[in-house]
Amino acid sequence: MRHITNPSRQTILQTLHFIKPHPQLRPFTHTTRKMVRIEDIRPSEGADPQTLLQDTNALVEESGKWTLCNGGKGLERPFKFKTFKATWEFMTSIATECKSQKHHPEWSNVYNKTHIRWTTHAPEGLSGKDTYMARFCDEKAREFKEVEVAEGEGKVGRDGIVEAGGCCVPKKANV
Ligand SMILES: C[C@H](O)[C@H](O)[C@H]1CNC2=NC(N)=NC(=O)C2=N1
Repeated sequence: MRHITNPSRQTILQTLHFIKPHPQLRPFTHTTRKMVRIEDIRPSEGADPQTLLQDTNALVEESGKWTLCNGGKGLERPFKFKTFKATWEFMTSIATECKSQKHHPEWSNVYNKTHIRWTTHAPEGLSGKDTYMARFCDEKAREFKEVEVAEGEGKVGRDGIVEAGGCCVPKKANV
């Protein structure tokens, strides 16, 4: 009898490479992959994990723009506006709500981009204030007419500051 061995990891990956999913099934696969599970989040003490999971999923899946960070203790996303003034005014409107909520963001700004992260410092973890403020940011961003952040744009550098992009490159060469 022929000895049957388990296929190697490489063989499995090569086989999977040739199995192309039916085009109509692709969006489905995508949605499943992004879904946040209870073990992905690190609730702050006193937060209700189920409510937190539902609200986080609404931000990560439905809005599609927020991502979990800090090992499930935070939510972050980049924002972009037409001008520096619009960006600053958006940030001011967030700061006003922060005063009422007694909750502050971890954020940076360069020209027309701001990167916002919500996490609770004490007790450390993800809390209802973070999901509330993330949703608040989405609403305000719509009000201040946010513009699309292109793929690969709006990342945070090693210095913790949102990348500048080509903000100060002259549009026309001075001749
Ligand atoms: C006393 C005051 O409410 C606390 O220091 C608040 C202020 N803002 C805060 N903001 C954030 N992100 N985390 C906190 O734990 C926190 N604590």
